[in-house]
Amino acid sequence: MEHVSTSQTSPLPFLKGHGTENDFVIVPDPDNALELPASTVARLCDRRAGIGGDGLLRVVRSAAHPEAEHMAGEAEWFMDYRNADGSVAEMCGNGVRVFARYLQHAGHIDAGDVSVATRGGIKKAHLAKAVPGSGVAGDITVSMGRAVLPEDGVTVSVGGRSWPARNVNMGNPHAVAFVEELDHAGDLLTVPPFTPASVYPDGVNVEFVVDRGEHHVAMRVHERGSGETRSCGTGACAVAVAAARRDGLDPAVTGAPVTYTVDLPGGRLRITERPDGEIEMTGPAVIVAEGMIDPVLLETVTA
Ligand SMILES: N[C@@H](CCC[C@H](N)C(=O)O)C(=O)O
Repeated sequence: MEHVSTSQTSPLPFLKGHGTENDFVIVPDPDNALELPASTVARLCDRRAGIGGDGLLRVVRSAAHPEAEHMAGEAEWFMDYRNADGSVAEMCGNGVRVFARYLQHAGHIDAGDVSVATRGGIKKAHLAKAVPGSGVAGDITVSMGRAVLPEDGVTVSVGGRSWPARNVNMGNPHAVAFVEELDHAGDLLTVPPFTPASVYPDGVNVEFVVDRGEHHVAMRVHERGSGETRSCGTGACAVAVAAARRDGLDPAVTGAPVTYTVDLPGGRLRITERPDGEIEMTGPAVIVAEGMIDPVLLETVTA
């Protein structure tokens, strides 16, 4: 027998936003009052039966969330990020830009600097001012932290083809494969590429990359918990670092920052790695809609 329960009896406000078309359902929940089990998140992110999104950003005051209260002194707001299947991930780079844009949209902050608490630690974002009269919001730059590059050799396989890949951790796991053509990974990445479970016991985001010019690459991504998406911020950072190392560039050695332009199906990101290892990601973020969620969508169904 099915049991239906919900603590939410009235319509719940939400917004929809995207960063280079990596799109998110945004749920303001400043007091951490909502229960959002994985099945509910998956229903909200469903593109046919729900609102639709690659993931969900719950906006919670850090002080009100047990995973973030230790960051409350530095970052007022906690980004509770979930993938489209409801799973929790450590970090979402495009999510931080969209989260910062939401804070500005809601009047919590102005253009300038803001710190956002995430499961991957505090991320600092800078919201550039819009060019007067342009009607276009300024880009947002996020300090993404350092990449970790374990030395283990990884192979990525999809549709009968295999490629060697670089293992890069940006707070969350990535496998970066350089390919000859982006469509060699298939028309649509409908199933996760095969990767070694011994290296990625919790799953992995897989990037396929081609060169477009000097310090300029293009990529596709299959995201853990979301499928093929039109952009992935942490993925673009992983790709830029893997491309730099492949090109013999390491800012920690040369003492000079290096910037890669990364084209994704949903837009363009600029990724700079500094000599201290810090990686900065710059790109757009927009809020496109606001509305109310029917409480029926928030019901938890248990057998
Ligand atoms: N799209 C995100 C990454 C989201 C998390 C990822 N799917 C994971 O499970 O690690 C980004 O912009 O970084």
